[in-house]
Amino acid sequence: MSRPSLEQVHAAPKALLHDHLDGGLRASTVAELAHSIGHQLPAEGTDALAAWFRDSADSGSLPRYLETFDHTIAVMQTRDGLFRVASECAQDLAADGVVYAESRYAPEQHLTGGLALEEVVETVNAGFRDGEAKAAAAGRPIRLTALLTAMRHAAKSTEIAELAVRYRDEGVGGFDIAGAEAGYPPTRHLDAFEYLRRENAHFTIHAGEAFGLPSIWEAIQWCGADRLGHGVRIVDDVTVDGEPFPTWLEKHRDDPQALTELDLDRVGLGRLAAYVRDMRIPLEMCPSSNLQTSAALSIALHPITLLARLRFRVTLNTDNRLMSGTTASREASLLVEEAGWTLENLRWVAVNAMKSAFIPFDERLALIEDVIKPGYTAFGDGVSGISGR
Ligand SMILES: O=c1[nH]cnc2c1ncn2[C@H]1C[C@H](O)[C@@H](CO)O1
Ligand SMILES: [Zn+2]
Repeated sequence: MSRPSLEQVHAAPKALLHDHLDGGLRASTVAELAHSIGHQLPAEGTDALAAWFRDSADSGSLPRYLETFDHTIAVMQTRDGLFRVASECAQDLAADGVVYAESRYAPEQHLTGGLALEEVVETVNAGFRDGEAKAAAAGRPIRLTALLTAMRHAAKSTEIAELAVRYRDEGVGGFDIAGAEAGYPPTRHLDAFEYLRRENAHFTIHAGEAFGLPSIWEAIQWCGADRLGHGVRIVDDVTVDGEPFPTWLEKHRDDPQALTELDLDRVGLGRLAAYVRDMRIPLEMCPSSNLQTSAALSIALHPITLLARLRFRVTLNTDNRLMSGTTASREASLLVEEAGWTLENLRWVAVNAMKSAFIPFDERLALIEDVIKPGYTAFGDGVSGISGR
């Protein structure tokens, strides 16, 4: 099968599990909202502002990448700001061919304008419903689910977990922790995770992005995470001919075909990597974001291609569309152009995402059978691609 065109990638139904609401604003909206509240921005004009977010996030370190959020969070402190950002998020994703998305944000970061946590959640939900209605009217239906994040350096995780449970029948699918990873292990928030498990609630944990295997191990074996945010450093527990994968990759950093051509019989999995694959723990992978924080070398050599070939439960996500200057279609196109991905691979990650989503099983199945599969069938059969085992 020939390489899918940009138009096909754009038209193909896509599903996102990892997209930050406060990392996906339109630059023009940041500028307008900042002007209306008198917030000083680091750049003037929409293009310059978009470039500032991208360049500043290109820092090579997660903590510095996260500093850029000060300016998006600043304009999301009022009902008007939150509603507009949430509505536009739904509309922008839908226009890009996303049919299902879980959008996350940290309610505790939106209180400086005097809103209560509940008001933040209800306003964002109202914005999502407005955006969904507008997208449907425009002929691009989408379903949005909110995930409530607690910041890992702060001490509000149990309160936010309770909030997620309180709103679980009103548009909130689950819980997450985010923020700087090194120095803030997930077990710091064990109380919140134990509470969520007792409540039969869902949660994901940012782990294995800026810190390696101990973070992933704690997230899964101590905290009981349903999914891993990024999880890219699970490859630290993978070997090639007995050599650690990162060392092997470093030696092949000038060979863009290294991952697509690697003979899988040479690859070994350690206990943790085998557990993640065997238990079908979903990996919410975000290639462009990982390049900006130095969690990966390049798109061609991003571990997502090896993990997909090994049939881990891989999903493809955007993380922060504004900071990475990206979209779901762009992430997919990059893998098509630079790592040999095909429509078959894109269908597979979309189905994986729906299998792993935090909405009820019957609703996930309906989206797979009624929306995603027919959307790819329209392109014809015989799709092949990076091959697995
Ligand atoms: O990739 C990320 N890793 C850790 N934290 C992140 C990442 N992207 C965004 N965040 C943080 C910054 C946001 O303010 C917060 C809630 O969306 O989550
Ligand atoms: Zn993230």
